[in-house]
Amino acid sequence: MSQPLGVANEDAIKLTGAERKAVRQRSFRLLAALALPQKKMFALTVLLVLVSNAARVALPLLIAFAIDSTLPAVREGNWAALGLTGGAYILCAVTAGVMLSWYINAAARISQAMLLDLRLRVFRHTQRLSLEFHESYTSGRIISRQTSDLETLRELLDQGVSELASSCVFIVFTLASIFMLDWQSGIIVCFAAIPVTGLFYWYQSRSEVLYRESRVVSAKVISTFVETMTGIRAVKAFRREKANDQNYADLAEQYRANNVKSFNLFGILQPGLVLLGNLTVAGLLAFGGFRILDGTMQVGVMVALLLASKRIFQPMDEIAMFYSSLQSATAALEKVSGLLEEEPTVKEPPAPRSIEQVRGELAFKDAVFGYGDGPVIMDRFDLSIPAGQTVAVVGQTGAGKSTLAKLIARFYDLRSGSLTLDGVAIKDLSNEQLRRHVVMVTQEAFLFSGSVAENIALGRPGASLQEIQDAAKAVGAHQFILDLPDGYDTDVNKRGGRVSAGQRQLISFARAFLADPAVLILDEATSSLDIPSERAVQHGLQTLLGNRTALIIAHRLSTVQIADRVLVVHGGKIVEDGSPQQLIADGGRFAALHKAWQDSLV
Ligand SMILES: Nc1ncnc2c1ncn2[C@@H]1O[C@H](COP(=O)(O)OP(=O)(O)OP(=O)(O)O)[C@@H](O)[C@H]1O
Repeated sequence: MSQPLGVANEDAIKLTGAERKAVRQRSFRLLAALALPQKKMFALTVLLVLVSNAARVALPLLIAFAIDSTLPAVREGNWAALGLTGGAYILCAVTAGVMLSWYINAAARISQAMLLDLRLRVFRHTQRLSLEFHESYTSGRIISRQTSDLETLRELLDQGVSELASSCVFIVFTLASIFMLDWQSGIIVCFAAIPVTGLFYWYQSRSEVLYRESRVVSAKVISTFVETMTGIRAVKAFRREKANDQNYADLAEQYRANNVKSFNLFGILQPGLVLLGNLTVAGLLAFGGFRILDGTMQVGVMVALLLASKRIFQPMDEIAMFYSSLQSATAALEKVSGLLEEEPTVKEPPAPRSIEQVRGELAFKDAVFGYGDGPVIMDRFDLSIPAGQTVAVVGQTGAGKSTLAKLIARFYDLRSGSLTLDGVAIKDLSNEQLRRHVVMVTQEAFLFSGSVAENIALGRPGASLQEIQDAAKAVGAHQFILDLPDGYDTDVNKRGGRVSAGQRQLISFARAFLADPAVLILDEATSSLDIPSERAVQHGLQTLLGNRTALIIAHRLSTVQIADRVLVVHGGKIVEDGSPQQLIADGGRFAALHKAWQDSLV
């Protein structure tokens, strides 16, 4: 099998033959995987649709029988046949109605179950994908996959499928009834299938590209909206409103124009089918008229034929609608299946190793790393951190400090060389072990919506309130939490809106303290805190560090001072390594940085 495309060609509107085939196949595989668990329900709906339509199709046949056979019998005083035919008519009508209602119910269950399955798959899968993927695939796009694309599929599954199945069965049955009434008229109706197929083919080839474009543009509209609103502070700070308005208006206009084109296309398909239907009925009428004059066809048969042939074209409307939703849903399925085809780049080992008692010794040996296919950021990197050491990493922006931290947290894997924890390669540890022993506290100190207590408990799910409070006390967060409106039950709202930056950091320290990892990685916030907050955070930090191994990307002099060791990183290499005092005495880069810091404090 060729390399999966994933989301690589997501923005392409015209695909090559091979790409189109691959994309179709993966969409079909996904649909089949979603449908498989519903096979029993499918069998039931097929049965219901068959019975309901057989009953519906029997109605014109009963009318023909009543006119041509039972009415002459009534003239001779025999009412029984008419009574029986009337009873059969009522029975068929009731059966058709009841079965149709059951069928609609069963079809809705199938479509809702498939959608639920797909929704959960998309969520779980995107969450599982590595950071590398999320850094290039914007959240706006994921939102568009999860909302607009799934919505398009919902429309198809909700209405489309039930109507299609019912319509197709109805057409087949009606056609069979026409053949039963008069085979020559049946052949005339079959001939009408040729231009109908041609029309559908014409519609499909044009709408496929349009609907694909619609998905691409719709994703852009959504991601532009999401990006603008997520970055609303920057938008306001840089007065981007006007430029954004224009950009959004252009995309929205593109979306509108695309939708109009799709409607126009459908506006040809639907009347085209009606026209073909009317021409067929006219053909049958002319043919039947001559046959009646000849005496080779009875009037009752002619009436039934006209009824049936008009009805055979009725579901064409629904089929056309279905076809349009199918085209739209296929384009959506192409995108969703592409997302689901992506594989995490950082994989859990098939046979994970575990460490009995983690000490927290870290070692890089001959490590080579670069992001994706990009340039090498770390070349043959060596570093050994003994258990329990506090290491401050400093260096100018872009030096590779965060990269070092992210590698230890295994957000990325090395290209070559090794990174070990207590002698075991971290890529051989299970995710669960790694997350328990290595915890990263990021700069943004992200708080999820929920209470303060819940946010701290993320460090160790299932922790008691006492343990949560002890952790908060240890890092000096207890008092301010008690001062919040509902104490530990205060809802931190979106991104911790109700707490200050320093408080947010303290909450994230409490979370890490509760997690009690052997290795702590801390990307210290650059935002300058006021002196009391800075003191509180420093104090919290010192307790948090305790005697675990810690790697701190230090932005504050005060933090560097509490470190046992300082690493100066430059161009992905360690250029200075020693205790803070030693490096100051050596008079290198760190000494210069230290001097600049000290001067800035004066
Ligand atoms: N996700 C990424 N994809 C590609 N390149 C990246 C990515 N993240 C960082 N880089 C590149 O890797 C190099 C090191 O970046 P890194 O973020 O580690 O620097 P840093 O020292 O932490 O900088 P800062 O102090 O500004 O955060 C830079 O050249 C940067 O452009």
